[in-house]
Amino acid sequence: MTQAQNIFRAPDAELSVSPSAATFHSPLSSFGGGALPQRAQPKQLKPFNTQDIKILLLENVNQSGRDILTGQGYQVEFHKSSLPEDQLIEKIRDVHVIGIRSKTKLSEKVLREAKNLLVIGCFCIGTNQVDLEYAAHHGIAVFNSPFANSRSVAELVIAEIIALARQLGDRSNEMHRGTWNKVSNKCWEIRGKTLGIIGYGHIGSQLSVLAEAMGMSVIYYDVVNLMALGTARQVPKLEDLLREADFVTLHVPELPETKNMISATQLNQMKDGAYLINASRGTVVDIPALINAMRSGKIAGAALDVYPSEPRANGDYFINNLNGWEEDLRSLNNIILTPHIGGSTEEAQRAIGVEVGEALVRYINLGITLGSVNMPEVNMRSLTLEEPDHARIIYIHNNVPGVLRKVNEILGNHNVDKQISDSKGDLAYLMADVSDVQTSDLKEIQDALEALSCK
Ligand SMILES: NC(=O)c1ccc[n+]([C@@H]2O[C@H](COP(=O)([O-])OP(=O)(O)OC[C@H]3O[C@@H](n4cnc5c(N)ncnc54)[C@H](O)[C@@H]3O)[C@@H](O)[C@H]2O)c1
Ligand SMILES: O=C(O)CC[C@@H](O)C(=O)O
Repeated sequence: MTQAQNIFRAPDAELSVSPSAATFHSPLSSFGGGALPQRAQPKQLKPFNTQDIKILLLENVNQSGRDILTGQGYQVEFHKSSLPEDQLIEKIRDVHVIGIRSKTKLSEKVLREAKNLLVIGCFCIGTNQVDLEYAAHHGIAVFNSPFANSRSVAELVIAEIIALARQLGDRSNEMHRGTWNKVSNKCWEIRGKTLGIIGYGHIGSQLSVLAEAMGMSVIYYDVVNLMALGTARQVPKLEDLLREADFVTLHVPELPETKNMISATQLNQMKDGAYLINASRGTVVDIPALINAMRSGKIAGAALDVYPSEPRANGDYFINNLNGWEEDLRSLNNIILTPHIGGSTEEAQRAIGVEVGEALVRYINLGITLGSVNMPEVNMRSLTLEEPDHARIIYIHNNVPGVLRKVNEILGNHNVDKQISDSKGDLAYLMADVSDVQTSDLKEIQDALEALSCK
């Protein structure tokens, strides 16, 4: 093996060693923050073949992401849907990288089996489907795309506000069944109505701008004090928003605090004849309570894009044995039910594929954690192909006093050209570029670092 530059990661055994402790990587020559070169680097410069990296892509990850990963020479196995847990466990044992969307649950039980896993790419916004804490403490970085589909969700919600106000779903269904039913009773313009946004983050704030452009007044509730866009107004309490809004829309993450945040009490606090929209996560709305509120006429209409349990694949799966109340939901008037398509546009999926695909390549090839949701963010100008006998060393360890001194005693036999370290809670991430290292030295360094963690 001709050695130019190498990277290796040696996660601390106290954090449970990442299986890839001995993986060597060859960096690309660009600075990590910019666009990635699409071409693979010359093979002879790599202490391992890029073809050694095995990637499992589930849930129909967009072609743009697949192209970036295959362009690097990695082995990519692609599946259109998510996998049942037993099959997932079987496959995850063998791969270095997994790419998922919202359906694949990477719980501790699954991740415990992922002995070779280096990194998880969530080709979506939400990361609630991954046990982030467990992943971090086992040296597995997680990346997502924080806002590439925000606009798509905001546009869907605008469409739903009008569709609910005009009972478009019902009229269209009637026409499909051959029934002409021309009514104006309880059909409204949205101009002058109040939209209440719960969660004023990427999606909520984008929606705020669009809704104002349609002539709506916007109020919002968020646990954080956030700058209002346009003439929107933050309200101090959820109850204030519920009492004032004609349309209530949810854009909060799935958290213990947001579970059933709209239940019978909150539905009662809403205006008579108000509308509810949920395109955040299914656990945020107590659906049986919503069914009751719609049956009583308290709530005039609802749009749901997300559900506590969602099918793994496309097909006729929206039936009672999934959640238990599907039939009741489907029998209601003026309810729009969509299969978690808020972010499902060509534009959003392409952008997510590129963003997450590039983040994965940067991490695999350079150890750069910029944008990671569970690791300290570390970036350093990468080694160039003109620098022979250099190595990049990544050491993920517990953030306890004295580790850096011990690491540097080990690296001190070589020339440490650059070094950076950062921490996030009890986790720390060290990146060091050392020169004057031969392949045999790397093995020695790796063994010494691993021995460190055994203490
Ligand atoms: N339907 C879809 O296809 C789709 C697409 C993208 C995102 N989502 C979901 O939408 C959620 C929101 O996305 P985003 O990009 O706007 O997220 P974001 O993180 O930018 O914004 C979320 C906001 O919610 C606020 N918040 C958190 N807890 C809260 C609470 N208890 N009460 C009030 N506010 C609270 C946060 O402070 C933040 O401002 C995501 O977490 C994801 O689950 C769904
Ligand atoms: O594409 C998906 O499966 C998830 C979409 C959305 O909920 C997200 O979190 O980005």
